[in-house]
Amino acid sequence: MALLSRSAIIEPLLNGTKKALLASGVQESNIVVQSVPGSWELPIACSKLYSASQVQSTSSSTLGAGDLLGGSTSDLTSLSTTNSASTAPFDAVIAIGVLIKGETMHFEYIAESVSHGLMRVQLDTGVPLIFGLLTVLNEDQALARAGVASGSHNHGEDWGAAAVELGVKRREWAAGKIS
Ligand SMILES: Nc1c(NC[C@H](O)[C@H](O)[C@H](O)CO)[nH]c(=O)[nH]c1=O
Ligand SMILES: CC(=O)[C@@H](O)COP(=O)(O)O
Repeated sequence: MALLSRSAIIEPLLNGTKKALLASGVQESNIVVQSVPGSWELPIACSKLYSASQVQSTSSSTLGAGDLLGGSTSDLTSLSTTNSASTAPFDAVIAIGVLIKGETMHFEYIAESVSHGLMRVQLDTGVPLIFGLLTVLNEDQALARAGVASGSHNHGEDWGAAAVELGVKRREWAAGKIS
């Protein structure tokens, strides 16, 4: 079991993800971060959290400044500049975790189940669910993907960008727009 310094990996990944979201014009107030005990809990957390955003949306009488993408469709330069948080359902969900192989089959079972679980949540809800789950053989591999190792790339930045791209595309597709 390798539960050592998961926060040393998750925190940089989360920061990289947020950096990309903000760089795309997403308002900070529309980025919701929730934590779970481990990667095993990611599918149910993503599922229930997305449901919560839908409940919040239908039970709210006032629409916020916009959703995750600030009310934009494809033009991210026209984002609202107000700081109030949206009550609209989430445009995208990003599941971030790291599984580090230990001595037993634990890693294989969790990696396989969580991957399938996240895909199921994505297709069942119809909301883009970005796969930010590192499945690595050792901590060094994780650090090299979290942008912590010298000269390495932070994969969180890719996940943030993917969330915005799919969030925008999903809206367009929902409106029958195929560009
Ligand atoms: N070994 C790793 C875990 N294990 C914990 C499980 O995800 C789960 O929280 C527990 O079994 C209770 O249901 N989680 C990780 O995220 N990464 C690991 O490497
Ligand atoms: C179920 C467990 O937490 C444990 O058996 C996992 O062990 P390992 O990570 O060494 O495979």
